[in-house]
Amino acid sequence: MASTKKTLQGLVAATITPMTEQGEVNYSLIGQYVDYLVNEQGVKNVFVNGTTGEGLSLSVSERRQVAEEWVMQGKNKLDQVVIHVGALSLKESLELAQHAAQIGADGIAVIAPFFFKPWNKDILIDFLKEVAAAAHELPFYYYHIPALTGVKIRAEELLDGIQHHIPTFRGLKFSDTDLLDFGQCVDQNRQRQLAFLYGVDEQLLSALMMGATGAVGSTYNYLGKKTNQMLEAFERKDFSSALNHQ
Ligand SMILES: CC(=O)N[C@@H]([C@@H](O)[C@H](O)[C@H](O)CO)[C@@H](O)CC(=O)C(=O)O
Repeated sequence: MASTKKTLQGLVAATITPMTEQGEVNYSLIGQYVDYLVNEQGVKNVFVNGTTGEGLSLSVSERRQVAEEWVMQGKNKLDQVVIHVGALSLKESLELAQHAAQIGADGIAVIAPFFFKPWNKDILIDFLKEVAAAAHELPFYYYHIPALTGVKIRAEELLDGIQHHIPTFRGLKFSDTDLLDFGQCVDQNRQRQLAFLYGVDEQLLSALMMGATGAVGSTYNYLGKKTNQMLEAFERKDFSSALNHQ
């Protein structure tokens, strides 16, 4: 059973992976990083080992250790730690998903495989559902980033009936400028209490208009406070002020 934890919403920082000058992961900075996000930026959710964190350029062992450090350092400080476990190898994805569950992460996310690409929705779902099942106690998010994966299957098409195949499906991280596709995803899944997390920070305000429930992005590492002001302005329908913050 996927955790009944509250829906992922608000700002989620797509974390960078701190490195030493010698090119090794600097795990020792992650504790300070957590405090900085919470205290200086007002951001209490993180998306680890994604694009910004260069997860796909790290070894599996580094990815595991980075994930462990975020979960451990974020305990009682962060609301949610979501680990990106996408990989070209299904086996690696399964390993990372199981590991995320073991260490007590709050969710996993997966991008489409991007070298041997799924050429239709069913093939993509077959990949995603195996990974989701490897961490069946965790909420599962699909990470849609077609400009980088080259997988152009529309998110709206993918979401149609997805919970039938992936009962732990809890939402979408949508890193694309196609707001028609995004809006259709929101519109067609209104009853399902899913998270619709937008990933093009520069046009978040437009995505909020289309029904985004939150955002995952790199800029929330340093513009979290400012973007939270935009979310607050949007919430109170002060669109002119929201636009100023965008
Ligand atoms: C292509 C890319 O890196 N997009 C970023 C955005 O936050 C992006 O950096 C921002 O909109 C600035 O261009 C995120 O969508 C990626 C992300 O959330 C991640 O690191 O997984």
